[in-house]
Amino acid sequence: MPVIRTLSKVAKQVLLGTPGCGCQPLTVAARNVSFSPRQVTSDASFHSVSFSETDHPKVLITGGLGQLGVGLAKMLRKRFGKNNVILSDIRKPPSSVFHSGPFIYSDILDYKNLREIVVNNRITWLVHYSALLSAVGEANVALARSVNITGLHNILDIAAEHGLRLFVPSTIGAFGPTSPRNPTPDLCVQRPRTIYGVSKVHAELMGEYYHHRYGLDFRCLRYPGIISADSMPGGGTTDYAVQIFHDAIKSSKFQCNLRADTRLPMMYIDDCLRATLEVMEAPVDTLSMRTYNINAMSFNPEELALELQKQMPELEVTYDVDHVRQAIADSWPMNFDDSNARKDWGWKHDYDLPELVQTMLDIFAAESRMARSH
Ligand SMILES: NC(=O)C1=CN([C@@H]2O[C@H](COP(=O)(O)OP(=O)(O)OC[C@H]3O[C@@H](n4cnc5c(N)ncnc54)[C@H](O)[C@@H]3O)[C@@H](O)[C@H]2O)C=CC1
Ligand SMILES: CC(=O)[C@H](N)C(=O)O
Repeated sequence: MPVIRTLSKVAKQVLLGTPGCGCQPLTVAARNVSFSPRQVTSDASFHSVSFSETDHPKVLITGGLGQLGVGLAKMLRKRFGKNNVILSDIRKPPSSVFHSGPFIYSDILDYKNLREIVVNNRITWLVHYSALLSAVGEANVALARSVNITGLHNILDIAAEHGLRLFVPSTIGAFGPTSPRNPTPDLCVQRPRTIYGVSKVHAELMGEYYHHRYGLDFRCLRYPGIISADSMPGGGTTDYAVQIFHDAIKSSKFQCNLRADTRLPMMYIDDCLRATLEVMEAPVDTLSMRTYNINAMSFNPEELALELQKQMPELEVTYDVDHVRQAIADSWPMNFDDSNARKDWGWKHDYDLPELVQTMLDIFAAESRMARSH
């Protein structure tokens, strides 16, 4: 149901006395009144599960089979217990993932199915990872619009109706050519030129609106490009920084699709996932905002190649620029100002460029030793 139409109905459906969000004390008068953003049955409050009723949060991760979801599930399962974290996606999970903990099919465009999963599993935290990334989004704007915008509306409504704590990642891609690029602060002009960026600005604003309007416990981090060894990126502009490791190990040759001097903010996956857990666990009074930049390092392809060549002098890097990706990268931040995250909830990264490269190479070396021993 379109959100605007729903909201006008909602304005008439004030459910006095039903807490808007079971997770947090409400801080402004408007939030003491709960609105249901969709038309819901009169017993809908029955489904609201207060976080304090459970020992651990019960977490659902959407789009969980992408670059980030499996690692997040592993980390959250260690902390909250295997059965308290459900991975979901529309793709078929590899058997290692299927056997490592609960997995469920969920298409975020299917509102009823999502609601059923949340209710039947008494979900209290929702981590919304489903999305089409920047380069893939430009290749399929209609699908990106549907998944990244319509899908988000479903997620917001379900999270608000069921009193969930909701995490939605945003990205350096939520900024554009008219934003300050070096560094980019939390609050500045945001006029991205990709459907991905537009959908992420929309997500930031809608999440913050639902927070102020309905008391939704919305939390959002703008991730830099994420680098991981055991999961492949899903069609972004920063993918080169993962691909270079695979190609370096396989053939000692790498053809980069961005110019050598294209500087972008980047982060190792362990820092990204830890930041996600930290902001989800942050006491509400430490959050002066609901959307934060986080950062770790900033480099260009030439600098990454030089760091790799310290350990692999035989690595040859050539450049064959993809004009779509280059135009996107040229409109994105070069450096990210994450001082608010550091000040408010103590964000601190562990990995700079040398540690990142060493860690990635160590993981690949361990994998190849294991493969040889089998
Ligand atoms: N990987 C990165 O460098 C960054 C990622 N992010 C954000 O983090 C989140 C996760 O990113 P990745 O794991 O890298 O993305 P990915 O592209 O690797 O995975 C996205 C997943 O969403 C799933 N999906 C697509 N349509 C769906 C639908 N209708 N219903 C349910 N699932 C659907 C896909 O099957 C895929 O497994 C995304 O929202 C992305 O925007 C933000 C900044 C950087
Ligand atoms: C930075 C991102 O959001 C993503 N990796 C992309 O390049 O699209």
